[in-house]
Amino acid sequence: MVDTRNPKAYQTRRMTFSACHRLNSPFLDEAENEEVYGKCNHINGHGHNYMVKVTLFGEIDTKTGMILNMTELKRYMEQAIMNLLDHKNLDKDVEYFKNRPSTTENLTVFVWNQMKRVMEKPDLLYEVEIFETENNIVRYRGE
Ligand SMILES: Nc1nc2c(c(=O)[nH]1)N=C([C@H](O)[C@H](O)COP(=O)(O)OP(=O)(O)OP(=O)(O)O)CN2
Ligand SMILES: [Zn+2]
Repeated sequence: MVDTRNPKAYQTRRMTFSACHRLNSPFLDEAENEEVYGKCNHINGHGHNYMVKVTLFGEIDTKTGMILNMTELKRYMEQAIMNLLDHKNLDKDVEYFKNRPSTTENLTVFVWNQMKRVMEKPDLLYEVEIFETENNIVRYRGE
C-alpha cells in the first residue's frame, strides 16, 4: 500500500527580548510574597534578556518544501512577542500580568495565547519555550 501522507516535521524559530519585572502575587500577602519570591520580590524589580523559542509541528508541503515560511513565523513572533514584551515592564505595561505573577511559566502561556491569536493556522503551534536565564527554562504545549 502506498503511503500518500506528507512527512511531518518540527520547525523552530527563536528570538530574544529584554524586559523587567518583579515577582509579586496578588494572591499572597506582603510577608508571603517576600517568603516565596525572596530577592525577586524586591520593590525595584530586575531585568532579563529572555530567549523565546516557538516550535511548529506540521506537514511538509510537497510544493513548497516548507511547514510554514520562516518569514511568516518571524512576522507572527514580532506581533505576538516583540511588540508586546520587548523593553517593557511586564507587570505595569502588560494587562495580562496585572492580576497574576510574571513568572516564566505564566509568560509561556501568555506567548502561546498571543501566537494562537495572530497565526493564520494556529493548529501548527506545538510548543513555546522561554529561557529566563541560561539555566531557568519553561516549556508550554497548551495543556
Ligand atoms: N518557577 C519559577 N521560579 C522562579 C522564577 C520563575 O519565573 N519561575 N523566576 C525567578 C526570578 O525571576 C529570578 O530573576 C530568576 O533569575 P535569577 O535570580 O538570575 O536566577 P538564578 O539565581 O537561578 O541565576 P542563574 O544565573 O540562572 O543561575 C525566580 N524563581
Ligand atoms: Zn526575574
